[in-house]
Amino acid sequence: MERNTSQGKHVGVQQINFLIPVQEDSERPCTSPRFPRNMSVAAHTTPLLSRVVGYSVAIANNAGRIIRDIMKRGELGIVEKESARDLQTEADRAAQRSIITSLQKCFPKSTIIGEEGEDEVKDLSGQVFDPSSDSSSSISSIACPPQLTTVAEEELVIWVDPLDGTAEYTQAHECRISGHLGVCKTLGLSCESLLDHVTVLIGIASGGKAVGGVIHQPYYNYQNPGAELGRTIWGIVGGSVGGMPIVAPPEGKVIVTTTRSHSSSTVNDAVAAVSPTEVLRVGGAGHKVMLLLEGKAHVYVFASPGCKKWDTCAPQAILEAAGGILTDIKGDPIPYHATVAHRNSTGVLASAAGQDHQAFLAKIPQHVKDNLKA
Ligand SMILES: Nc1ncnc2c1ncn2[C@@H]1O[C@H](COP(=O)(O)O)[C@@H](OP(=O)(O)O)[C@H]1O
Ligand SMILES: [Mg+2]
Ligand SMILES: [Mg+2]
Ligand SMILES: [Mg+2]
Repeated sequence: MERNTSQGKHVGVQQINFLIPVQEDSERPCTSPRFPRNMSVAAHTTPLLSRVVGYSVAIANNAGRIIRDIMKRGELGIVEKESARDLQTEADRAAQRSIITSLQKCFPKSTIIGEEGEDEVKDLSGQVFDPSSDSSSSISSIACPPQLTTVAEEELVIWVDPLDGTAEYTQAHECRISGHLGVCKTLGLSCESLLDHVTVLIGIASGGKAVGGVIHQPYYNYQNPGAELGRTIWGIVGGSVGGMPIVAPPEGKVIVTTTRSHSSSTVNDAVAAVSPTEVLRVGGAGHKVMLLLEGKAHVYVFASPGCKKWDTCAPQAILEAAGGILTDIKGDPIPYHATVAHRNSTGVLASAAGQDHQAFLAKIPQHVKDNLKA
């Protein structure tokens, strides 16, 4: 379950020991003398958390390229994990390899926990991505509040979901290989609109709290042929948010977003209880929180033990940085310590900035809350 390097450690979901040699500082791409080349000359004077978020932007962008390349090649290498509703593809594996090895080189004293199994991360040759080669972020613009400026590298727990929305990723692929052009006959959607549900999530926790995060959406802009694909949203709680405009959802409506591929009667009871005017059933925890950020939904309701810490850490940090709230379905905070259970067994409830989170919580039926045990 747990892999220790000489300083940091990486925890995965499978119990396989494996070691990555920790490189000397001079060999680490993010601390080499030429770094930061494009990001910001202020990197070494800016707070560690801003640097972790900034490098995570570049590392997530690179993971997005890996995800698109694998879909383009068309060999998804799908395996079932705990059930037929819990899949892993070569894109999940390759993106995780790249993200974890790159983060580990930059921040070897932090704990890094990835969704996918460590046996899939054995071959590390050529996996390290140098974040200084990505000129899209400026670390100096990532504001960190005073209380987080002294956080040390060894205190950080980094939760990595290399591909959130795997169900939608695999369904989009099936739709493509069945030769459905435009709207897929089986799904009633275009393959590309399903790929829009896919995100890469890198969440940073300190003291058991989600404090920073990055959500990269690799297929954003798919409607505009020729335009550059992808966008990356980042945030630090109490600091700043960037990568997309934050928009308030419309007044006089209650637009609820929830799962499209992991429903249950409890999930549906909770959605109905908040009296939605509209329900958006979409894939991915990252994508659903983006709907809250861009004013397309008021609340994300998921009364199920299906989500894990890597699904919620990054979205929670960005949402809270933007003024929203994410808790479990009972209103309790979700803890993100290195030793915490990975499963969010008491569900997820997230509301956009300016919404009455307590009022939504009060509407969740008691039998739904009782069904979800810690
Ligand atoms: N019943 C379940 N079993 C397994 N994973 C679940 C699940 N319910 C939710 N999840 C996970 O939670 C994330 C969001 O789910 P959803 O899209 O249904 O809202 C997905 O992450 P991954 O795609 O990274 O695995 C999904 O796998
Ligand atoms: Mg998964
Ligand atoms: Mg996920
Ligand atoms: Mg995933």
